[in-house]
Amino acid sequence: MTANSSPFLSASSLDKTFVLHAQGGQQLAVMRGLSLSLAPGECLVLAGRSGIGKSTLLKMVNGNYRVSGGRLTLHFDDGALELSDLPAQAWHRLRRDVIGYVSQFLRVVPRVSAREVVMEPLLARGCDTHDAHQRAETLLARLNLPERLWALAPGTFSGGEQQRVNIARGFIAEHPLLLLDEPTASLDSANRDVVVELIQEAKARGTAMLGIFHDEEVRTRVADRLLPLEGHMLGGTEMPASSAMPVSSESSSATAPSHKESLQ
Ligand SMILES: Nc1ncnc2c1ncn2[C@@H]1O[C@H](COP(=O)(O)OP(=O)(O)OP(=O)(O)O)[C@@H](O)[C@H]1O
Repeated sequence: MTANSSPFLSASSLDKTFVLHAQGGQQLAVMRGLSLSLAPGECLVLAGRSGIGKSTLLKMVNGNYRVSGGRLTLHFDDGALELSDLPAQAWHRLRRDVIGYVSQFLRVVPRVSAREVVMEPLLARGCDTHDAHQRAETLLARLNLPERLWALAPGTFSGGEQQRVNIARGFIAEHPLLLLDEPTASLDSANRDVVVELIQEAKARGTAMLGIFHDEEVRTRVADRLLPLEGHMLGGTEMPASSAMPVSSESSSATAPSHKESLQ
């Protein structure tokens, strides 16, 4: 962890309000005045009750949701990139080269094999096919996905098998920023250990990570700091992982909107 190094990602006074166009334009304010700073090689874990806005924050950083107010900035050696102003066409390159996202669920494409799903982020960057093939197989083997499944489309895989394909796909391209949305949710303890190792290796090569982990043991092993979203919305500050509040006892107060919108 590089607590004193300059941030790779920062947010200041971030707001998010959803406008539910299909429900008479009702507004749902989710986030107010959130600030954070994430350094290279650091894993910042989002904490807070269900529905507080953890996934929403990851989706704003990934460009799936628009920022309603405040600043969300990536810092490079040669300057800063303001994500809230980014034109749609810039996101494609950013996701290819800078931001990796490991969601809980795999988006399955019919007839595309598990191996190809994992290779795709490397091929999109123009990486040699043989090299991408080998790296995909190495990761799938590490994540204990049986070899007989590698050439099959993951649509029929179990939840844990699909999640491991998703994790391999998320880690293969070694993006400098990784967003992890409950990557261990459907895994057994042996595979959770592999994911913890992958996260620790990514940290060691300088990857900045923003994650959601409901599994307390995993969270303790990977988090450098916790960011409790409630505190931030009240103007609180980030906490070191050692003084973390457990979030496993979250109350479920989320009310899922009946019509979610694509780019909100
Ligand atoms: N596309 C959307 N349109 C409208 N409201 C949304 C949308 N996405 C999320 N929300 C709302 O924003 C709030 C925060 O949701 P989010 O999924 O970020 O919570 P969370 O903290 O990740 O919850 P959990 O721990 O249960 O996954 C919820 O009230 C949810 O209904």
